[in-house]
Amino acid sequence: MSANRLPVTVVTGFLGSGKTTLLRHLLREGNQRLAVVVNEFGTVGLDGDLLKNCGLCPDDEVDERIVELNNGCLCCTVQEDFLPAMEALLLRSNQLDGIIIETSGLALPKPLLQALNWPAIRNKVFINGVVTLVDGYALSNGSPVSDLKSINEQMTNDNSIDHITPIDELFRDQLISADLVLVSRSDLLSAKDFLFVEEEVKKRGNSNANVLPISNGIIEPSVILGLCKEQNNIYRLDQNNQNQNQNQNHDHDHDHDHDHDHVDVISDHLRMETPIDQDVLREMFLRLVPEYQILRVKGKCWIEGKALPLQIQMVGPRFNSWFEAANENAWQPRQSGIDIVFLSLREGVKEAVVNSLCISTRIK
Ligand SMILES: Nc1nc2c(ncn2[C@@H]2O[C@H](COP(=O)(O)OP(=O)(O)OP(=O)(O)O)[C@@H](O)[C@H]2O)c(=O)[nH]1
Repeated sequence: MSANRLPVTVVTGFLGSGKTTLLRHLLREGNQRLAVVVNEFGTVGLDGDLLKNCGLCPDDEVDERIVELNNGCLCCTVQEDFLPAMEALLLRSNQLDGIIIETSGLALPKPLLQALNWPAIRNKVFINGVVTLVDGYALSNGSPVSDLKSINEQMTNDNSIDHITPIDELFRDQLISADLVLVSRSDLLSAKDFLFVEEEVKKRGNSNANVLPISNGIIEPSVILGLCKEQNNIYRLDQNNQNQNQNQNHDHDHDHDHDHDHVDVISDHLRMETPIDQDVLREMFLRLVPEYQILRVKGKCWIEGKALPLQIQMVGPRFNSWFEAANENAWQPRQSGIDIVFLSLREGVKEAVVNSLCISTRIK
């Protein structure tokens, strides 16, 4: 699939919510050439060092691929720091599969997302999704953060932050902007606690975003990074699922209460010749996301009368699409059709898509 735009994944969440732990896992297990932009302040250099030491890439590439922005809050220094750093990374975009931005929990997600729409970079990237880490243990005890005192101190003592936003409001913004919410420290939660946290997250944020438990940053990387490579990526995922199931069975022998800290992800693909209406397509996916807990969709649609296929990238409720040429050897329908891969938590996505497309064709 020749998606030339580079996927940019924003990882946000408060101090200690598990962002760096997740990133280390993605860098090690993601099997992608990733660059990371880390926003550090307070703990200068700490996260960057942790990432640099995780064996991600050859030593001579580390400094180019892990970019630390230490001059303050990312959303307050978009023009001076963030955009030049992104432009520099994009100069070598043909050597990368994606960029991850780890924001400080005090940064507001929206200005950052708007910055990705800046003319100098907007045609070179797309927002692959906003992933918000929530400290499940803290939230189950009634607070979005475990160490409220030190966060408040950081906020009032750091002159580089232009905005003073109460923690609850920042938390709400992080959740509203999220396409996927990961509840960290799920290893420390009972099933009942997790349900409480999930409900709380849905109540405060975007109720269509999926909420997944995560322990020590471990998650199938495609759920976060997308199905980046060609479609045979899904077979790797199937294999992982099998391993995961085996581990799960093994875990069950030991501990019946902790099966909520990992999830089974279903992957499948659909290739079909069918008339496609762009608006119907978008509506259909947005409807199916909460129904089938769809985590990701990636693929192409050929629409009658359009010279180029429509590239589709979805993470939870975020629907990205643009017209762009496909690989020469990519499958192509005679007239119009769809070719997608997807990840979900519930079975039946394929049948639901086929039904919806057939119904919309009949109605027309
Ligand atoms: N038990 C448990 N500990 C976790 C989990 N995720 C992260 N931790 C621990 O929590 C601490 C903070 O995790 P980080 O990944 O550094 O959190 P962060 O969001 O990057 O924090 P800052 O960089 O300070 O903003 C570390 O000691 C992690 O080992 C988890 O799922 N379970």
